Amino acid sequence: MAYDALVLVSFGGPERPEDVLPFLQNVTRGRGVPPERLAEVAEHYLHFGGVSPINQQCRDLLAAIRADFAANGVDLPVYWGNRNWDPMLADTVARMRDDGITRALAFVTSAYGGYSSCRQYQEDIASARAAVGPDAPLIEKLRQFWDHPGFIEPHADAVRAALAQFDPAKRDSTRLVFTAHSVPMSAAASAGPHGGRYTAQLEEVARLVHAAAAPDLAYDLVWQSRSGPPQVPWLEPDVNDHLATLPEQGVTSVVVSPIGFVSDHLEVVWDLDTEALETAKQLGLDFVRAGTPGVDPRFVAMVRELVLERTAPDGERLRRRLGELPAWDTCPALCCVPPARRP
Ligand SMILES: CC1=C(CCC(=O)O)c2cc3nc(cc4[nH]c(cc5[nH]c(cc1n2)c(C)c5CCC(=O)O)c(CCC(=O)O)c4C)C(CCC(=O)O)=C3C
Ligand SMILES: [Fe+2]
Repeated sequence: MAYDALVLVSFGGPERPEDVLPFLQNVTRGRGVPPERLAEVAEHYLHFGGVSPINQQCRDLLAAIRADFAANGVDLPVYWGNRNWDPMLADTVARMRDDGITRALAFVTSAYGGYSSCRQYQEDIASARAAVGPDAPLIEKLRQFWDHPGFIEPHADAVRAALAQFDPAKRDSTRLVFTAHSVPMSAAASAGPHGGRYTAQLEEVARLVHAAAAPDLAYDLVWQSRSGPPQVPWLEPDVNDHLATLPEQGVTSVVVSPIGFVSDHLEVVWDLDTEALETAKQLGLDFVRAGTPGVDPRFVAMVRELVLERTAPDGERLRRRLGELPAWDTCPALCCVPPARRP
């Protein structure tokens, strides 16, 4: 194999109350997020003792990938580095260099295209390598995996399991609500080489999960966790505003499925399990939040499959895709460039 390591690249999160503000400053540096919004989000983290669940979820995924690699004869060490908090990616890349790694693949914990989901992680990799210097290993990102069965199937099973919690008599008045992180409309417009790729991929995943899990139900795709200054337009409707429109349509019960995410991190356990649940209660809607892939064995195996489709002699044959949107290994140069930075 032409590669000598895999590195898991993720968002990062604080694990002590005193790290919450410095973490939020890392996330929002230069991005015009108002101080009121930061204070509000700090409260969400402090509600959980200042501990974001995301780092432990990465440790669990790391352990599962290592076990899966060992069981399937993939002889690659697996590293982990974050965009915003320890272990920071630049420190990890320095350690990889010290260990003699020269050419690694990167698995990023986001399935989609778009600036925050894809390009920014590639910029993180480039700046970590630049910080380490000329002997930093080469690092190539694995493809976006929104359409891989190892991502779609765990989401679909989670929706089925959530639906099973409702009274079957209410099936006809149950709505499936898929959510993903909102982004500025300008970022949505410039996602992918021709624009619109983040929303198009989410529409495709919503369609695939709906078809696999509950084709008899109506479904919607809405947005959550809006940030940024109020005058900047972001994707809408927000999940809470959307829930408020459902009772008048005769809906009694909702399954909320966060297809935008791979694990139950803070945007899920606060924005959905706390805020959206409260909204649903006030509206008198039955509410169950469907799970995320986490360390589902199919999701863990997907990481190995993404490595093998890229590296095996017959790799092309190994590509498993359920969608119809185009996929590629290496993004074109002007993919997901923020409008302000387009040449
Ligand atoms: C598309 C997208 C994903 C999905 C792709 C992926 O998974 O990467 C994602 C994931 C996440 N976002 C997260 C946390 C935060 N995101 C923020 C702010 C922002 N997110 C944005 C977009 C996204 N974010 C954007 C455009 C901003 C505005 C600032 C900027 O332009 O960058 C802020 C600042 C405060 C605020 O919310 O205003 C926080 C704290 C966590 C960690 C949760 C935990 O700790 O468990 C995760 C996984
Ligand atoms: Fe975010």
